[in-house]
Amino acid sequence: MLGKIEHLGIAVKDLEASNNLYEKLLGTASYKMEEVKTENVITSFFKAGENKIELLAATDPESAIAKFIEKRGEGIHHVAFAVEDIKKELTRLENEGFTILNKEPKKGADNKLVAFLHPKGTNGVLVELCQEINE
Ligand SMILES: CC[C@H](C(=O)O)C(=O)SCCNC(=O)CCNC(=O)[C@H](O)C(C)(C)COP(=O)(O)OP(=O)(O)OC[C@H]1O[C@@H](n2cnc3c(N)ncnc32)[C@H](O)[C@@H]1OP(=O)(O)O
Ligand SMILES: [Co+2]
Repeated sequence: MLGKIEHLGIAVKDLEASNNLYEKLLGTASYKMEEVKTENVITSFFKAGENKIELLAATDPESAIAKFIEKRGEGIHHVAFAVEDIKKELTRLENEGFTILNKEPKKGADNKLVAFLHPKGTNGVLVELCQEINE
């Protein structure tokens, strides 16, 4: 089953400007910025109480974030859920009829293994699954 909301992904055009904006909004600075080359994104993470906000900026026009912003503008891009066993969850979700975008979990930001479900099968919400990578 899916656990807590691990983070809310927000697509932004200008990461520096959005870092400043979210620092003002949340009252705390980004605790980590990390490039994920496989996704052509740079991420910036903020803590908001128990929750995490992930700002994402594209590093390439082919990035999912660039395409999203081009089509829909800046805004909430995805909701990420924590899972204990991502492979087991992907099998469960596939059996439930959800469309898995990457059947093989991939390395995401913030020390996670991640996978995505197609938003067409989740009422228009891009869902990400995140499993903590234990060293
Ligand atoms: C992994 C690093 C980091 C982390 O947390 O660790 C990240 O979170 S990286 C986040 C960026 N990476 C991804 O989003 C990977 C998964 N995304 C995809 O594979 C694509 O973006 C996909 C398939 C969701 C959309 O692909 P594309 O934009 O090429 O297709 P369309 O534009 O034709 O979209 C199809 C359909 O889906 C709607 N759509 C697209 N993006 C979203 C979204 N974020 N939320 C909701 N809906 C979305 C789009 O509007 C189209 O619908 P339609 O009604 O046909 O307009
Ligand atoms: Co994410």
